[in-house]
Amino acid sequence: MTKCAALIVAAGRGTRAGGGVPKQWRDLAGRRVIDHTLAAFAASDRVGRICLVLHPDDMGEAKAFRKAGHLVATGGASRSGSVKAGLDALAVGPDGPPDRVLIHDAARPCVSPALIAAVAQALDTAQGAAPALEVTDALWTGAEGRVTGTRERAGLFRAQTPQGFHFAAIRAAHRTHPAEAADDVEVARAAGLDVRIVPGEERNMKVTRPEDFARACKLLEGHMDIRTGNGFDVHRFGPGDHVTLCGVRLPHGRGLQGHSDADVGMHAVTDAIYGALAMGDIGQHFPPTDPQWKGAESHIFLRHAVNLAAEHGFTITHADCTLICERPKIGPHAQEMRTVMAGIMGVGVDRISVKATTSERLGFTGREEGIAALATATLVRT
Ligand SMILES: Nc1ccn([C@@H]2O[C@H](COP(=O)(O)OP(=O)(O)OP(=O)(O)O)[C@@H](O)[C@H]2O)c(=O)n1
Ligand SMILES: C[C@](O)(CO)[C@H](O)COP(=O)(O)O
Repeated sequence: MTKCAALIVAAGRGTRAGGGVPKQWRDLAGRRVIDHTLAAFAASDRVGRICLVLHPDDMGEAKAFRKAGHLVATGGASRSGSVKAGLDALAVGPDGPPDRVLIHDAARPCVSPALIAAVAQALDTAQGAAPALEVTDALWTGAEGRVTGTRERAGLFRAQTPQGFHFAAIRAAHRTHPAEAADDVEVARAAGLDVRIVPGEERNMKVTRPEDFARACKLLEGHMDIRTGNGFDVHRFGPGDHVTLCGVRLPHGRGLQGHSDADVGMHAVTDAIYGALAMGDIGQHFPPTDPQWKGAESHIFLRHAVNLAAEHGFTITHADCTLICERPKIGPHAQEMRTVMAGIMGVGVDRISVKATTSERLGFTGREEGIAALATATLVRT
């Protein structure tokens, strides 16, 4: 099976969508528009290298995409200019020019794996392939709020992306195309390439106007795998001069005992993520019998759970941790704890909660024999 490179153009300004921020960076069902689009291509076994084309003002986002192994190019003033920049970047990428390329709008975040595969497969026997839907409504011309005529709709299609081509041919076509073009099919046809129509999908809409966000959100949520996991942990007090809770070291008259740094809060959050994935628990991944984890800092465990979630296509959208202890007082440190855990988890601080309660001096936490923590985590895969 020949793999295709994916070229995702995201350098537009989204003026029709409004909202203050270009649409590809706006939140849609718990993730940015561009992240939905990228995830769809990253999950396809027909796709190899991925190149994202960003606006010069958005290059601050490039680092994270490059870290994830993707190419990033700087876009042009028009969609065609951005496609050209992406094709040039792919041509000199670390693997050399790809055989085939699927060119897609970042603004089509609901693209399905089946459609990506259908376009890629069509390239086995076609010079170009792109999805489209037959026009089913009557077509009018109009001016000043009045209908001025009707048009024949037979043979008319609504074009979608991804538009797939053999790489060298579409790069040459874009290089020599004299003017702007609505899409890559127009450029390909002007160069004499034959383009096959693949049945498009209604769900593969382009987010263009403000009202499109609600529709795209519904479509994505219908396909969402939303998981909630819980975690619970206890560590007993022993000799020591500090405790580490949710990644923050707090001076204390006693320390928490454990094989690792005994960060009971971070352990509960880590277990909540494993729970949402239904992939065991911290003891299974980091056995206490293994000497290499003696005294280990708990961010190692949390990072492992976070990476496991990402490997399985999940985004962590929220975590909530409750620490149960009489002392130390958590309130003054909760913000720092949230910041530390959000940093490790790669999510906004507004998605991480840390709070505390006493047990009214009842039970082992009330007698200050130890600290307990419970946590929930919510994970989403679209
Ligand atoms: N100079 C440009 C213009 C558009 N695009 C990308 O082309 C796709 C389709 O374009 P469109 O929906 O028109 O996006 P915008 O140009 O951002 O929207 P608008 O025309 O409303 O400003 C989008 O993913 C957009 O980011 C691009 O990469 N570079
Ligand atoms: C390429 C495209 O998505 C095909 O429908 C579309 O032409 C790009 O969007 P625009 O609104 O025309 O810029």
